[in-house]
Amino acid sequence: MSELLVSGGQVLLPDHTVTEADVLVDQDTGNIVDVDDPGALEGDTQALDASDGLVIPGLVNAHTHVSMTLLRGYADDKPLDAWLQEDIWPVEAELTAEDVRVGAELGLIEMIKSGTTALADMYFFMEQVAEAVDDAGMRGLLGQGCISVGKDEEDAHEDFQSGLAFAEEYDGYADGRVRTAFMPHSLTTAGEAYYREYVPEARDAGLPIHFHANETEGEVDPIVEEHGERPLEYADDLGLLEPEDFLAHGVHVDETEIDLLAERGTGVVHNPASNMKLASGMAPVQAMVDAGVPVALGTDGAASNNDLDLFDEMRDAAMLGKLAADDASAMAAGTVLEIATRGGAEVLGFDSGRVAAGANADLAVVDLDATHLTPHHDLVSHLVYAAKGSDVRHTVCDGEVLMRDREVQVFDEESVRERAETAAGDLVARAERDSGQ
Ligand SMILES: N[C@@H](CCSC[C@H]1O[C@@H](n2cnc3c(=O)[nH]cnc32)[C@H](O)[C@@H]1O)C(=O)O
Ligand SMILES: [Zn+2]
Repeated sequence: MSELLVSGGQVLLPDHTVTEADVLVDQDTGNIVDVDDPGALEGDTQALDASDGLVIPGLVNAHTHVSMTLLRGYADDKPLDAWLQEDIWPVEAELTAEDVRVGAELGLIEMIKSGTTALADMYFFMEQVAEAVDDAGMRGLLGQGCISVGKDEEDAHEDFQSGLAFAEEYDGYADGRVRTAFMPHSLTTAGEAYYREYVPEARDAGLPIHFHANETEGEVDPIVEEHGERPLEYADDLGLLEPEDFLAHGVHVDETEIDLLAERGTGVVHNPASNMKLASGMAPVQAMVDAGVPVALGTDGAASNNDLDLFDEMRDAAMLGKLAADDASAMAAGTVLEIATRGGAEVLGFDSGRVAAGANADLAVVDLDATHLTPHHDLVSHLVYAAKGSDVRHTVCDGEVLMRDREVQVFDEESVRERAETAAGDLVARAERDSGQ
C-alpha cells in the first residue's frame, strides 16, 4: 500500500476547530485513512511537511469556464449581455480544441496553485477539458454548454445532442475523478422546446443538470412576461430542480424561488466577483443559506473575475454578502469557508471538502508563516479575510501531490504559459480578422 503522511502542522477539522495533527492518506484508494495526534501515524512512503502550515480541505470551484483564461483581460467593464454578444461569443466562435486544452491547463495550474482541487466546468470541446483535468490529477464535474439562441434548428439540436453524448461518454473518466452533467447554458439562451426534448433524456441517462439562472434582471423579465411565472418556477416546470441539479448565480431570486430551491434541494453556486464585475447584482446568499438551500462558491470564467483564486472569492463572498444583507454578521467567515469546501463538494456530489477519515484526500496546506497572517487569533477568519491563493504551499487531490513547495508537479508551468500566450494571441487575431477589423 502506498501512503502519504502530511505531518507537522495544524489541521482544520470539519467543525472548523483547529488542532495540531497529522493526516495519513492511502494513495491507492485516494482517501484519508486517519487524522491523529502529531507523531501518532506512520506512512510507508511519501511525506509532506506541513510545519508552520494549516491543512485544509481542497477548495471547490463549483462554477467556472476554465478555458476562458485565454480571454482574461480581453474585454472588461461591460454588462453581461453586451459583454457576451459583442466581445466573448465572437471570439469563442474561433476557438479550436487545442485552444480549449491549453486554456484549461493554464486555469487548472492557477487553481492548483491556489489550493483548489475540484471544479465544475461548462464550455466547448469538453473532451479536452476532461483530458486536462485527468492530467492535472484534479476532480471535475464537466459538461458542454448547450445553446439554441442565434442558431438554426439543426445546429442547435447538434449542440444539445453532443452535450448529452459527452456527458454519457465521460462520466467516470480519469479513474472516476471526472463526473459529468447535462448543461443547457441558461433559461433564456436555450429555448423551451430544447428543454422539453432533452431534459428527459438527461434523466434517463442519470445525469445531473447545471445551468445559469437569474443572473441579471434582464434575464428575469422576459421569462416573467412569456410564462407568467418567476424563472425558477419555470425551471421547476421544465424539471430542472432535482436535488442533484445546481444552477449558477441565483442573483435575482425572490422569496418564493428561495423556498422552492430549499424544498427541491437544488444547489446554487454563488459567483460574487463575476456578479460585481458585470454589475449583475447582489445575490441574497445569506438568505439562501438560512432557508436551507445548498450553496456553493464559484469564480465563473477568468474573463469576468479575472482570476480563479477561491481565497479571493471567499473574501468577496463575505464582503458582498454583508452588503447585500445590510448586515455585518451576514456571510460570516465560517459560513463562507463551509460553502467553499463541504458545501461545494456536496453540491457537486463529491465525497470531499472535509479533512476526516474516509473522505477523499483532497487537501491544501496553507503557509501560516507570513506577515499578513500574523497574529494567529482565528485561523478561519484568516482563511476568508486575509489569506491569498499564493499562501498555499502544497496541494493534494485523490491522495496525489499536485503541488509540492509551490512547485506544480503535474504540468510544466512555464511551457503551458508560453503555449497559452501564443494561443490567446492567435485566437484574438483570427476573431478580429474575421470581423473585418
Ligand atoms: N455550445 C455552446 C457553448 C456554451 S459554453 C458556456 C458559455 O457561457 C459563457 N459565460 C461565461 N460567463 C458567463 C456568465 O456569467 N453568464 C452566462 N454565460 C457565461 C461562456 O463565455 C460560454 O460561451 C455554444 O455553442 O455557444
Ligand atoms: Zn458562468
